[in-house]
Amino acid sequence: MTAAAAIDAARFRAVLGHFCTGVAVVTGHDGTAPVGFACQSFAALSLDPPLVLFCPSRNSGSWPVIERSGSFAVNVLSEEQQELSAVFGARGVDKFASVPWQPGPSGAPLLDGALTWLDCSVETVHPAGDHYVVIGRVRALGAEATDHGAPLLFYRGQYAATRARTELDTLYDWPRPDDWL
Ligand SMILES: Cc1cc2nc3c(=O)[nH]c(=O)nc-3n(C[C@H](O)[C@H](O)[C@H](O)COP(=O)(O)OP(=O)(O)OC[C@H]3O[C@@H](n4cnc5c(N)ncnc54)[C@H](O)[C@@H]3O)c2cc1C
Ligand SMILES: NC(=O)c1ccc[n+]([C@@H]2O[C@H](COP(=O)([O-])OP(=O)(O)OC[C@H]3O[C@@H](n4cnc5c(N)ncnc54)[C@H](O)[C@@H]3O)[C@@H](O)[C@H]2O)c1
Repeated sequence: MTAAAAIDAARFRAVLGHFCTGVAVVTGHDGTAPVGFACQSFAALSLDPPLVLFCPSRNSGSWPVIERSGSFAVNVLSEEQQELSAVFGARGVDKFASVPWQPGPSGAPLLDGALTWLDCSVETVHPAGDHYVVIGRVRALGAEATDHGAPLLFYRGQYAATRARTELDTLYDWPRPDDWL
């Protein structure tokens, strides 16, 4: 038995589901049609230079379009956008029929109602198992402060915004300037 075979896929998902994250929609546009998919695997990577990462599946239909265009946007979803996340997390639907959007600086779609956004160029791409690790250089940033409310959260395969909201409220005043080490 290989090490990979020893890790049951359902258990992998059940265990990894405990790592609560926000939800982003990563979008792109190659001049033909907009593409995008719901994405948990987004993270800040480096401040100098400013880099972020996300991990698209090898089966992703959006990724080849984004790679070809050389740019992408990251739309950070609010708790009001749970249905939008489901649409962008599903295959075989016209995802952009359900949300107004405008092109960002690179042309990648910025979705109305998102908490904030980043516009990035594709810096490097690393194959990793059944996904790619895509590193992007941040070229432009959206709003620092938002009036679109609380973030959409994904926890154990479910959206967790409402339950987590009150717990998050206690953190809204953090960090204060002296909290950073
Ligand atoms: C909370 C959450 C987090 C996730 N995190 C990740 C993650 O980190 N990494 C990851 O790889 N996946 C993740 N997924 C899964 C991912 O969002 C879905 O698998 C998604 O459907 C992949 O979309 P795609 O655009 O890459 O491919 P596809 O859904 O195959 O779409 C291909 C393209 O065809 C277009 N298209 C298809 N049918 C039509 C139609 N009828 N009309 C018009 N256009 C059409 C689509 O808009 C898209 O542009 C996550 C899902 C959820 C819910
Ligand atoms: N990183 C990803 O590719 C990723 C992340 C979350 C959800 N999804 C996909 O979105 C759909 C809806 O998810 P769900 O509600 O059934 O949640 P789920 O119960 O499948 O997800 C629980 C956790 O497992 C991990 N996970 C799930 N699928 C993965 C994959 N293909 N590769 C790497 N990690 C994965 C993630 O950490 C996720 O939070 C499923 O098809 C799922 O595979 C993919």
